[in-house]
Amino acid sequence: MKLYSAKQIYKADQISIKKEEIGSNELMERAALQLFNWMHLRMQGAPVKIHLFCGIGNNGGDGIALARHLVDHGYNIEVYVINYSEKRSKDFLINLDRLKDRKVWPNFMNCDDSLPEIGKEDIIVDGIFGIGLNRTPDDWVAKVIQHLNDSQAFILSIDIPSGLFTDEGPKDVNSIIRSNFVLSFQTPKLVFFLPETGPFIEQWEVLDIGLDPEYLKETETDYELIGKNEVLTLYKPREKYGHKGTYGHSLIVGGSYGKMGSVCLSSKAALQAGSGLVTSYIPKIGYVILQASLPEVMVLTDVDENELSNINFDIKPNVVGIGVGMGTTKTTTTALANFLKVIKLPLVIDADALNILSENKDLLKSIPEDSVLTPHPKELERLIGKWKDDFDKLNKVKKFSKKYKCIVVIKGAHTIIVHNEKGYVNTTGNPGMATAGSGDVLTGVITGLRAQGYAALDAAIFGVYLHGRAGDIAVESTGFQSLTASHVIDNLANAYLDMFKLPEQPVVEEENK
Ligand SMILES: NC(=O)C1=CN([C@@H]2O[C@H](COP(=O)(O)OP(=O)(O)OC[C@H]3O[C@@H](n4cnc5c(N)ncnc54)[C@H](OP(=O)(O)O)[C@@H]3O)[C@@H](O)[C@H]2O)[C@@H](O)CC1
Ligand SMILES: [K+]
Repeated sequence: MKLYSAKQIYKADQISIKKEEIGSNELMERAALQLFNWMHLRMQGAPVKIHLFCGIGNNGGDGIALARHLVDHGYNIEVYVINYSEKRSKDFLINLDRLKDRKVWPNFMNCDDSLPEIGKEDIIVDGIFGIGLNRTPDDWVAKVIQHLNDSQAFILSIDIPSGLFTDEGPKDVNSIIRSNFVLSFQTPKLVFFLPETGPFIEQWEVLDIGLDPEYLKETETDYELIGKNEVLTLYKPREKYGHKGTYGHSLIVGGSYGKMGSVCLSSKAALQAGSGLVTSYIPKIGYVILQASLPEVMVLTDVDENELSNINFDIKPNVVGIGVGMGTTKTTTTALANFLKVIKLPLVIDADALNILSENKDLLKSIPEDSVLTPHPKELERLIGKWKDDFDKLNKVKKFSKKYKCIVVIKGAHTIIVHNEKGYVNTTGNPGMATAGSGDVLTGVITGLRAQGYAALDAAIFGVYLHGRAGDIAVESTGFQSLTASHVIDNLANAYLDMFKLPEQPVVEEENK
């Protein structure tokens, strides 16, 4: 699913109005009706108090139009207009008049007005600012927003939580609504998924207001949301006459004294992801551990007992996953540097290999083209330096990806895969996966997919999705706290199977004949 920018949404809005030969207020009416239907379906006329807080632009106009539908259906409403500017939009005014026709008089709130009382059991509709926010709200508006946040009432935001910018980072977190539910028009917004702004949104849903499908289809976006539909197009079915050689050979390089488990996890994950063959390359100390734990995996050992000192092999893998558990000693740093000088194969680079690269930035230029790097936030910071906000981070990673011709997987609650100018936002995974070895499993999955012939970007996108989905299936039986990396591996099979499951259909009772 594409994530459109505010500029693109406004353009879609203009094109739709022109093509359909409708007025902008008709589009607002569509939006308001969608909002109303959503609420009405769930509330079924319940007498609970609904406070609608509206700005003076089109987001406020949506709120005012929604208020009219609510009052027409007998809901118990109170409307407030936050007068933060003199420039009321045309459609806001049209809808204000329509509301007044019903004898509903909003409370116009200015900077000195006292704040209304809101009960815990009430509902707040947040229509103060939409995607038109272009500067930090004034202090008194921030105070109103804080008052709503503090009320403990359920907050339903129209389009986007008020105070959140659509395409840039927040400047003042005190002026942002904490939404329980956002009804977002036509597209979710990128900020719903970023670490700094995501916490302002508990749940979201898209309302289709019928913006021009042709424009939406043709328009390229900087970000895409990755769900089942997107990965199904990447999936490579197995051929009947394929053999284990058809599905590639993964080499997992890593490990050091006391950290062999990470290599076991990565190697097993590569197998479970479908790699035809898997070999682990480890210091001698891990030989028995690997052989005893993973009978399907072949093992090659370094000349050194406890650490990698010379990464040298005479097999022909298709891809190398490198870095897990390997430490950052001087000997291993030299081994990695020498390896990068000669290796031409695509790499999946993780953990200590990333830390070594961060400490020795001149090695970055030796990374083979189309390699996949999988840093967690701290590793990323070591690689690209500190960032001002999430948007600054994304721009820095885009530059990095272009410069070193690689794919960067920014791990997080919503992992984002960056390739050149574009980002792919994952939707699977859960907080239980913030656990030891989870990253090692991801490295193995991406390596295993790469071995099977998935292009680097596809392997990264599909791998991140599968890994998260496996975690989501696992957590249903383990709970967040007890989820381990091994559970994720054990559920990779279920994650594959789940891709082809149809969504559950509601049970329809047969009518009595
Ligand atoms: N496009 C679509 O598909 C459809 C969109 N619809 C709805 O329209 C919404 C966008 O509406 P919008 O453009 O009128 O902007 P909105 O967010 O209401 O802000 C109002 C104005 O406030 C101003 N302003 C900004 N920051 C400020 C600040 N800190 N403090 C004070 N003032 C500030 C700024 O004007 P300025 O003062 O800069 O001239 C801005 O224009 C969208 O979210 C959706 O709900 C639907 O109706 C149907 C179809
Ligand atoms: K809003």
